[in-house]
Amino acid sequence: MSSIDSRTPTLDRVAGPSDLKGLSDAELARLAHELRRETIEVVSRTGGHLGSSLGVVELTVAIHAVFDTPRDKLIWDVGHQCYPHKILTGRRDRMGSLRQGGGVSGFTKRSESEYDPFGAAHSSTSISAALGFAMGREMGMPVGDTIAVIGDGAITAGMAYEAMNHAGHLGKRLFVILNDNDMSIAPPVGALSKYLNEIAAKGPLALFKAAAEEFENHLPGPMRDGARRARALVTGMPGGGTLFEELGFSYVGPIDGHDMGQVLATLRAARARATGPVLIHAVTVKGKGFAPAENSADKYHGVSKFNPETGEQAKAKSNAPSYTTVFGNALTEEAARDPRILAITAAMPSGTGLDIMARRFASRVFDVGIAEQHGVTLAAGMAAAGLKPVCAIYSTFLQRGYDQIVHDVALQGLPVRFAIDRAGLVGQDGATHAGAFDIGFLANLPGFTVMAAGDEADLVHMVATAMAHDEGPIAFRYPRGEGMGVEMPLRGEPLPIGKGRVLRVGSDAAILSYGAHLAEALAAAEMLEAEGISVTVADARFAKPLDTALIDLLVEDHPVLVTLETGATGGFGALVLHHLANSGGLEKGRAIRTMTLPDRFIDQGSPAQMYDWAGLSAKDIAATVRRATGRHEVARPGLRLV
Ligand SMILES: Cc1ncc(C[n+]2csc(CCOP(=O)(O)OP(=O)(O)O)c2C)c(N)n1
Ligand SMILES: CC(=O)[C@@H](O)[C@H](O)COP(=O)(O)O
Ligand SMILES: [Mg+2]
Repeated sequence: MSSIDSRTPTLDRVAGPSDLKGLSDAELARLAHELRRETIEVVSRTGGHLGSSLGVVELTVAIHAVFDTPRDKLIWDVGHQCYPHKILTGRRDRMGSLRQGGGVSGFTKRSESEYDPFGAAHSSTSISAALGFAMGREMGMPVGDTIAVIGDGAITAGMAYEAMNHAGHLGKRLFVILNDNDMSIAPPVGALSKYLNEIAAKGPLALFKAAAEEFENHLPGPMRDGARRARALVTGMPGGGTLFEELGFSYVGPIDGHDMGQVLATLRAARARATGPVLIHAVTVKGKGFAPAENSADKYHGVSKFNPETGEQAKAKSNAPSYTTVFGNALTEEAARDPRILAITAAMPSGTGLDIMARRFASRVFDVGIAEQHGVTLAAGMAAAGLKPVCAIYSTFLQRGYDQIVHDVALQGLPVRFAIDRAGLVGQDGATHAGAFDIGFLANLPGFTVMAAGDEADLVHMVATAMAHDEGPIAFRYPRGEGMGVEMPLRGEPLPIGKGRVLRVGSDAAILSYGAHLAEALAAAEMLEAEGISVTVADARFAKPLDTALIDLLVEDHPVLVTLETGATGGFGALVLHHLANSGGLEKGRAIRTMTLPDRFIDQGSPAQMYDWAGLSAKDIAATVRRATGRHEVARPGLRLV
């Protein structure tokens, strides 16, 4: 685009961060304005995490202008706010493919750019990673400064404090920018959030442990006064200072994260003077500069495509309720019947559907912040006290709480209920958010009952099953997105533990499906039927305890058995094989195949695309059955039989 008629003349002059070095402060402010506009335009066409990106536009420009990336390592926590950073770091032309198959990732990603020194998407890792880079620098590696940008939501996680505890102790030069927009995905909760609000309300206050270095003399006017006030305050205050000071950081702030002058001056001063770890507290607005975002309750955290003038988002046509909504409603019904039922979310009330229960039983739903580990052990404590806690956590984030699941729940045989949303491939968030591992990591735990919903009606029954099950921990998984449109039960009925169901009967092969790919199994059976291959389709419902009687029957009655799951190897299929190996079932001369996610991470795309790449679409299932039966490829005009 020519810079004469362009709406983004300053941005057009920037091919990479080095071009920012030649811009005046006024030009940098103009650049931020254009970058914001460009971010809105891009996301209006692709959808994505808009609000967080708009909140860090000035910070992004200032960091790249003041620091020397990529030698200096800039690490975005979660990485969902990195779109302006991607635009400035050589990916502008490809932003139209953001979060699409084969396109630019919605998060920072090492393989994508040297300006993404550390990949992210799960929160609260940035300070640890930045400290690791700082240690690399100390050991002579080609690393300059390290800068972690972490949100007020992400800094609620224990990992952030583990990292600050260590960094404060080591005292190495390291920059942490706390991007405090007083929002997580939902409004933030907890004592820490209140504490940050209190500091922010105090106005400019630069409190530098490195005051001896005359740090404040290098700060912008209001900050300098604040620093002096702060020092005067501290001398009369035993121990004095912010929580961050107590952890060994120099604290600067709060600064206005949208005032380019203030941000630039603060970063320049910090870069010039800091000797140890520094935390810069920037107060920002999520969705800044786009009225529909600023005015909406969720600040446009994650949006579909939208009209850039009005902010109106495209609505996908829906044929059935989402699994999340079905879960939220079913749990609320159960909660109405049993006052001992409590629910826990780790900062995802709407994503998990617990907002539905919270509307009716606010005092029985707990948002613990981004603290999956605490959430799991909290539930264990509640269960030990005789309550019925439900941990509603996405499959991918439950990985954070694994030792807690093993040590605090399974080992102690406590009846915690795990509602595992986003099972399987999730689409545009890509590999970081895939729910790939939960079947394997839960079903190998003694005493756990592990279920997967074949459709949304089954999910209602699984909620009832879990609530009725007091004998030990129990989990049920279900995917992102809408259900199959099946008839819904009026009320959930507890299922017989460890029993599957048969949905259609054939004779040439059996597909034993675990979870919501049941529809694909049925579609594959239809395709095969049309070719004269008659297929039984069964829904295992349980990975643990396995329905061994059903498995034995399927093996007895069919020359071919194919297991199917939307999880990694080492899950349901492995458990079926384990059973058959030990019961002699493998010696019956049957062809047995396991269909799982492949042993590689699958990048973002539509869920259908991703399952296609994973080899788990209906046509892949049909092909697997066909090959196992020895009927090979179906003849089509122009295609040789193979
Ligand atoms: C371990 C983990 N749990 C949950 C999430 C989901 N999640 C993504 S962003 C986010 C909120 C982050 O808030 P904040 O750090 O304040 O950033 P903001 O969106 O406000 O810019 C949450 C809960 C996650 N990415 N990782
Ligand atoms: C960045 C992040 O982790 C969340 O915002 C996530 O993208 C939400 O995913 P869902 O849209 O599936 O709730
Ligand atoms: Mg925030």
